[in-house]
Amino acid sequence: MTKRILFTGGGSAGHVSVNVALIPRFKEEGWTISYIGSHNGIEKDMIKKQFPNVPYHGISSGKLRRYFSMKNFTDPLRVLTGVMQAFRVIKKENPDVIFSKGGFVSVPVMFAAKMAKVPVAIHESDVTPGLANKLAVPFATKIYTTFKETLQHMPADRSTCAGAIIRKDLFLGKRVKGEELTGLQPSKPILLIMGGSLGANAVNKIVRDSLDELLENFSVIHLCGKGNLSPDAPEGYVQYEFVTDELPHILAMTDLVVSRAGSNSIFEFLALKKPMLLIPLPRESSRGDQILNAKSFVQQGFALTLDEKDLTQESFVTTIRQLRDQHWTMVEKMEKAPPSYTIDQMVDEISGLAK
Ligand SMILES: CC(=O)N[C@H]1[C@@H](OP(=O)(O)OP(=O)(O)OC[C@H]2O[C@@H](n3ccc(=O)[nH]c3=O)[C@H](O)[C@@H]2O)O[C@H](CO)[C@@H](O)[C@@H]1O
Repeated sequence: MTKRILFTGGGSAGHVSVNVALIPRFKEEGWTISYIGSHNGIEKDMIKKQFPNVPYHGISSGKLRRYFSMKNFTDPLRVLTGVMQAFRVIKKENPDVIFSKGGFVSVPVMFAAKMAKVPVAIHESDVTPGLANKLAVPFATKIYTTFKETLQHMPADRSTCAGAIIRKDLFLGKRVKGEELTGLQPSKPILLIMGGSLGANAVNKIVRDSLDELLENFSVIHLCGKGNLSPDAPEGYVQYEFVTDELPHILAMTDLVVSRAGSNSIFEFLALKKPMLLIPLPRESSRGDQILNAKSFVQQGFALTLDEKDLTQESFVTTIRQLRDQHWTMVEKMEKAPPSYTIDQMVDEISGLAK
């Protein structure tokens, strides 16, 4: 009989990309795969586009808001509805194991998995666990982390540091294909700007304010997030809202990166040896996880960082110059970084948990 796995995770691409990395390998091994996500989150587009044959089940879910909203009162009801919907999906799909990448949509799935007695593996990408994964830990059979530091927040007997799980195609990019796609010539180094999967207004603004100076020394590729394209596009500046199949080729031609400090992104840059300037999401609009991610990378010599509150045109351009000067030292350090689990190792681990 074929084995069955159900994936969940969503809300932002960071809560989907590990699933996207693992699904093709489970497919090759002949597993039957299904996915639970939200009705309208980014996970729906990503999974339906990349895996049209994987059944996608949308459920209701809540959200943790750091601001007042009437929805804060109705969300518990939505989570309860989500638990019932997830339970029905689990009964129908009958998975031998569930893999959760976190995000709010995964919370009802965790409760339902416990009720249905299905083993669950979860993966936490950030130094400190997000609320969804904190709630999921008591229900998890096994917990995998990206950062070693995270293990101190997790139950020792069920947790392992697996590192970042990176999709294989990111290593298969071709510089010439990137040049074809972007129309940029190799005459200047390429600076890639990535404001996280949803874009980042503060990063977008400083890049556009500093564009004249940046373009003197670099060609700039800007992944700016949905709805954030600028009508001004001088020569040497190429913008995309969000890229999928193009990303490996864009990364292959990239010399330096400016990015938020989302865990998946920064580990992808590390794996591809791209020195990075990180501008973490500030504590006012997050739990501060990106600040810790960035700190860890700076300590290991893989990155420079700038706080959003210190972001001026001058500090931005000066730090990018420093990054360019430290390029080779950083690449050397990145070459000595401890390896993460391969996709095959991770698939073996999860398979071993199946009932
Ligand atoms: C605002 C927010 O809540 N951010 C969190 C979210 O970040 P976010 O969703 O931005 O996640 P990450 O930076 O971890 O990952 C983004 C993923 O999107 C991909 N990508 C990005 C741009 C693009 O055009 N195409 C594309 O494919 C990247 O290659 C990467 O795989 O999850 C991360 C992992 O839990 C956290 O560390 C972040 O704090």
